[in-house]
Amino acid sequence: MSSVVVRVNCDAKSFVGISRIGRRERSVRLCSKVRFGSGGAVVAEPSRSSEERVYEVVLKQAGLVREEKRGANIEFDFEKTIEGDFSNGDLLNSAYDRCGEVCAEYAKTFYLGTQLMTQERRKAIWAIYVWCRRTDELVDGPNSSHITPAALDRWEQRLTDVFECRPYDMFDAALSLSVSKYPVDIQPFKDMIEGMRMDLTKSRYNNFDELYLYCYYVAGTVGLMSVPVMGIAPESKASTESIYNAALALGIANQLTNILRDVGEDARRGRVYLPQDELAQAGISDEDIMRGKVTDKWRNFMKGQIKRARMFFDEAEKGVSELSSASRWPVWAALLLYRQILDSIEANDYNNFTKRAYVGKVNKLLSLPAAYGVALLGPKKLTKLFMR
Ligand SMILES: CC(C)=CCC/C(C)=C/CC/C(C)=C/CC/C(C)=C/COP(=O)(O)OP(=O)(O)O
Repeated sequence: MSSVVVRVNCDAKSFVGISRIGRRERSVRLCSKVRFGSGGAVVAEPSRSSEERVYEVVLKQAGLVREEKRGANIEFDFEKTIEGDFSNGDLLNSAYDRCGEVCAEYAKTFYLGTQLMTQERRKAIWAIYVWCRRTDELVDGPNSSHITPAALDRWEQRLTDVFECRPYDMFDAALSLSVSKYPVDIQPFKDMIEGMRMDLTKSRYNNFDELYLYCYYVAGTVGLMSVPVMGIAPESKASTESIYNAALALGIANQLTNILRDVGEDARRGRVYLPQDELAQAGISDEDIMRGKVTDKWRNFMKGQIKRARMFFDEAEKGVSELSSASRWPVWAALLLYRQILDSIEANDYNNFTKRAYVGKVNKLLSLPAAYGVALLGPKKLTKLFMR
């Protein structure tokens, strides 16, 4: 039986100098594996290289949070510098307001949830959201056909400038200020740009390992960027690494779900974000996907893929209750809503070629109080309450 590692339980200190220890030693330390149940056709294991690559970022980010080490710019009056550059502090406020508007437009539920956070956290989350959205738009937006690797290099240089307090525009300025206030590392941001580079050149994924790395780049990174801002509950006894692993898992789960929902749409753009080896094992060819016929082979294949995505959601759930209380609701809401897309694919009898899986208005509305309940009481207490 194969396995997917989505969680690692080990003491970060023992990982100081990860690059100096041997591969075998590392694989012993990367310990807790989530295994797939019997009969599952899917399964593959992210290779050590992908997993370690991601894990190093997790550790670094977790280490920053633990040490409460802040960004590079806190030694001087950053707010004044930015305001000085833009001559007027109101501009910065309107930049944050605009970030909020963009978030409200594209991620309504999440935006609603951010209203519970402190103002400073909320603003930082919006600024991060807008940067991710702009990054994504480079390869997915209206001008995407003109995007070259050189343009992505320039975007990365601009990111470095943001982290070094040389913002280019007001959205950048908002992000500059926010990343100076929270222990956010630049690496997940750089990795997201790397994901966009990958998307420019790659349209097939040989195995789950390659897909996992892609999902980390484009979505797992969001989890890592968010936790330092959302904050960990002071009463939490969980290790910082385990919380980061949960955040990473949520990003991966969301992206896998997104991929499964959009199979038809992506195929029409010539892309297949599914592990080629697993497709071959299931007897499904590229042409089958382009043709878009729902067969029993396809249904079985999809069952396995959905099962895998759900396991990442399960892994993510373990970490939500460890976040600071005001940050739990938006995360639960997003998690419950996104997870339902998988149910909807099932309800569509696995036709993700021509039918778009979505969560209906009623379910959306019901998810909000449900998320609030889980955030308040925790998943176990809430289940007990309803089971009585
Ligand atoms: C679980 C813990 C401890 C923390 C939470 C950490 C967070 C906030 C993780 C969330 C990660 C996240 C939101 C990743 C983005 C994933 C994704 C696939 C977004 C899709 O965005 P769009 O493309 O706008 O989606 P739609 O196509 O559905 O509109």
